[in-house]
Amino acid sequence: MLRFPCHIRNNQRLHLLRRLSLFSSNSAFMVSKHLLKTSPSSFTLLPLTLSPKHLSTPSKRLIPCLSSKPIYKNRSLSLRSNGFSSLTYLNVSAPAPAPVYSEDLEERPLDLHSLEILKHKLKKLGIDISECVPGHENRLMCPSCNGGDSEEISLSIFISQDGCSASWLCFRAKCGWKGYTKAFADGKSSFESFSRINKVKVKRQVTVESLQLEPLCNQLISYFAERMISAETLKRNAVMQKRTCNEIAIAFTYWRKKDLVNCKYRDIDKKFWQEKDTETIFYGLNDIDDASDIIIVEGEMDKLAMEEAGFRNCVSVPDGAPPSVSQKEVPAEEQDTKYQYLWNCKEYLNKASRIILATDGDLPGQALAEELARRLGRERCWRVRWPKKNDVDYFKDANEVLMYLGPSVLKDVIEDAELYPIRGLFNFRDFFDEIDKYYHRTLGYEFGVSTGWRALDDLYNVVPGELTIVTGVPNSGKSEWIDSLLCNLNQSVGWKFALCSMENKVRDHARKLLEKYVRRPFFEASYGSSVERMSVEELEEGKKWLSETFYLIRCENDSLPSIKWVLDLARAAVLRHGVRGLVIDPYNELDHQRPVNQTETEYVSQMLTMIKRFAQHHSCHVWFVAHPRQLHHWIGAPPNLYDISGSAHFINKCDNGIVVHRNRDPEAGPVDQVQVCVRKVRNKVVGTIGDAFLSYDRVTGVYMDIDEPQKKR
Ligand SMILES: Nc1ncnc2c1ncn2[C@@H]1O[C@H](COP(=O)(O)OP(=O)(O)OP(=O)(O)O)[C@@H](O)[C@H]1O
Repeated sequence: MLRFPCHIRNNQRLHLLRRLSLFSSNSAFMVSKHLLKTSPSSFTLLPLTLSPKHLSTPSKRLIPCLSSKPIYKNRSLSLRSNGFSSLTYLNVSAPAPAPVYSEDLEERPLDLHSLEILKHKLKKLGIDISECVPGHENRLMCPSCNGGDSEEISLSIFISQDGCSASWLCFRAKCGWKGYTKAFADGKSSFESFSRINKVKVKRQVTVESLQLEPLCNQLISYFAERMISAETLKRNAVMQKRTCNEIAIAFTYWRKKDLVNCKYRDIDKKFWQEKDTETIFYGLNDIDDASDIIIVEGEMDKLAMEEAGFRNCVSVPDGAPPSVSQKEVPAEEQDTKYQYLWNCKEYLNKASRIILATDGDLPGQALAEELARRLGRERCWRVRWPKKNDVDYFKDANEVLMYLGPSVLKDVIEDAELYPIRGLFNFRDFFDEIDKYYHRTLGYEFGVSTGWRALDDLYNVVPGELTIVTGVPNSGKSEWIDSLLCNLNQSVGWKFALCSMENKVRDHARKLLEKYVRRPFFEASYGSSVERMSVEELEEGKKWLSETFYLIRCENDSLPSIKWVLDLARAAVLRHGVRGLVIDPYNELDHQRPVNQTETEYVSQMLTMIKRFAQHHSCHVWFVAHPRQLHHWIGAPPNLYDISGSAHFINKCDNGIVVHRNRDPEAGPVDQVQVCVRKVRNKVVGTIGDAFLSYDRVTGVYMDIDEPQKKR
């Protein structure tokens, strides 16, 4: 049925009707679905092809060819005015009728003062007409329904050519908000407040008789039998039929106590429609009265299937599943239009201590389960796992399981329901896959990567995602040792690294790394002893290696980098270049501005948490160099990890703690000997505390096992 804005005068209506009847003969169904609603005050024009069934309900059968294309948010569309959606928009090939609003209105000049007042009035209703064009149909987001799940731009608004009045209508069947106002209306203007407009509509009372429902015929009983639903179950659930012309549709009756509340129809082609203006409630509501365990399914057939498996305490949602989980907060009860059935049935649900969500296994089914769980409370929800159909697919819903595997398997599925996951609350079971891979060592690096020095193999191995704090007195060789370690790791497992080494000039750092790689001094200088300096060819090869292996994080001005800045760039290096390790050297060269009320201890704790999160999230090992505080009475022994300046959190929070120390007293032992003190290893699988001794080759900066002869690359 077609409905016109009530402000259109009768002669205009007739004018419009003439044009529409012309138009409808060509394209009776090419109008938006909102135009199918009935209204006692409206003129009606029934397409001859409509059956009585179409009159009783906003049938989905009509909708596909009528529904408008989604229009995306924040677009105000000005469409040619023809009283309903523009022809261009609907892609109709029939000739466009002339504008339906009468000429005298169209010819009145725009009154800017009236338009301003109108704009102000409409703004109060949430309608912003600043971009609308008078004399045309405009589309806006409906402030009443916000375009529903699809966020369709569904409010059609027409502002008269003179800017003195506006009428609007939301095309969405579930909203249908309409109104009319004038800039200078008297006290009885049709201008209504938003809250009044949003008020709950009076629901239609229906009975079996008024809907002309009949007992199921044998043909339909056989249809259900094929789906393993017995006549007894059909009878108990008052499944009926309705005749419309030559068709018979299944009628699923929705009851609350003894009252018929709604009726949903399904034809043989699996098309659904339901009685309009009725209350939406769960299907099978009476069956969960006083039940402490409730099963919720996604369709009436599944509810009936559950009964065949022995579960009467089951209800079906009335409206199917949403395409995806909404990103928005759960709306307030009265605004939660799509899930009104939950609120309408809340006294039944409140009593339940366990709610099993047995929605379909597809994505909309899962989205429905999530939307239900969000509203019902995840803590009392359970979910089912539908059995496998073959190696790839799963059975979709209760009725499929009943048909193909039988009632006892369906019963098992429900009995094996598992707790609905709550974000942040886990069971080891959730990790069994990963635990198995860990056991079979298929995750990779379960024992860490060897440092390349035998002396350290039992003490320290490098695990992706861990944080190693490296300390030692100044000049002990911390940076040199880390660089040497990176070279070893690159050579053994091909890892790449991000370097944030604030104390090194780029060219110096390149020199040190190249010397380790080429194993020759960069210069011909005294430190090079008699070893020949690297050739130009070796330099070139080394440069290629440098550029393929390292990414530099450096502040291009003189400012100190903050830890967040460093980690953001490191993240980019992980994502863009696949780096597996990050060196931050040293802590005291970072910008440590902190809020006045934060202690250094709190600051260090927070900073280390950020670094660890980065490491874990990106499976990237982080070496973080921190200096010990000033040791006033230092007698040459390796410092302690608790001596690190700033906070005890360095040792508390790290996964591994290493002190690099070297002997500087020739009388106490060889001066090229370096002591790598492993002071903390959190993961016993990859190491333990203890000391390893390496020798340092001053010419190339390479560290070696003591008994190892000078290696050639
Ligand atoms: N075992 C060693 N024997 C002789 N010289 C060494 C030894 N280890 C490191 N060096 C030298 O000490 C200097 C400083 O090394 P490195 O920069 O690695 O020390 P560091 O502990 O990081 O120093 P800082 O704390 O000042 O940053 C380098 O010139 C390096 O060649």
